[in-house]
Amino acid sequence: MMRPVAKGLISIIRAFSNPNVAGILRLQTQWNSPSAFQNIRPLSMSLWPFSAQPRDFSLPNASWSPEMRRVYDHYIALCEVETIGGEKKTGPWRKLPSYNRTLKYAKGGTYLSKMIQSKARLFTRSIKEHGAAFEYVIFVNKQEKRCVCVFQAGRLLEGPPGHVHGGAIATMIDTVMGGLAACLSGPIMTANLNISYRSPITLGSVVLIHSALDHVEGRKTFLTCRVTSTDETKLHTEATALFVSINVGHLFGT
Ligand SMILES: CCCCCCCC(=O)SCCNC(=O)CCNC(=O)[C@H](O)C(C)(C)COP(=O)(O)OP(=O)(O)OC[C@H]1O[C@@H](n2cnc3c(N)ncnc32)[C@H](O)[C@@H]1OP(=O)(O)O
Repeated sequence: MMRPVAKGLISIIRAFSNPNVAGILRLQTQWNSPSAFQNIRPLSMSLWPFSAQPRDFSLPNASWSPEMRRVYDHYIALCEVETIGGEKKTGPWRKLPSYNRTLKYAKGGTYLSKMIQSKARLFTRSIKEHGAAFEYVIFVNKQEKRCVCVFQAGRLLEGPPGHVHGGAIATMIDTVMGGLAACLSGPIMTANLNISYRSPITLGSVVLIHSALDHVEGRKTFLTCRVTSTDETKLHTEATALFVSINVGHLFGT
């Protein structure tokens, strides 16, 4: 008889592999469809095998500075455009939801939690105190194959006195570029990440992390990234990365 853990594992691999199941790692098909990003917001409810509605951690909270909120409002406004007749319709930008875990909400999660720590959390969403670490929200532009992340670095991310740790910056760059690569190419993993730190980022400040598709070569998706001040006059960091498309079984050693 098959053990429950094995059953759970098989069910989640099937869910990930099922072409009818569009998840956060399977946004490629949505990207190509006319209603492409309309599906992103409700994917947890209809297409992704979540059993409960997960909390979106990228919504405004009291720790957000006025600048963070201003830039957020700017991009939210770009998510909807008004037609000549005054009607509201979907704009070129979409806000990506951000959860602290995916497996917790997936079918088979109960069994899988015996294999994969049930208390595991997405690194960038693992600190509960609002504003203490990574406060961020990602907006994707489907037409231009690029995204912008609004990032406010909290006090627990200190590296040099009063400034953000290089590893925390790398984490955000990987998260943003990985998110865009997944949108474009489906399930991927970071194979290579090159970072040039050009100027330090003040702790507590808000920066923009811009990422764009460079090119795709078979299983390889190449992206570029720039971290700038919110007025885009100051360059903080530059990066290039290679993401390799994977079969999700790769994550489970099958
Ligand atoms: C919501 C939050 C999103 C966060 C996103 C964050 C994403 C992550 O951080 S992932 C975690 C960090 N990454 C990892 O742990 C990955 C570890 N590495 C691996 O698992 C594997 O090496 C993996 C999947 C990258 C590639 O392995 P595999 O599928 O066997 O591919 P492989 O055949 O070796 O390589 C495929 C192609 O990529 C190239 N390639 C692979 N690795 C590299 C590399 N480091 N540099 C350059 N090229 C590479 C190969 O040369 C090959 O090219 P070609 O097809 O032209 O010959």
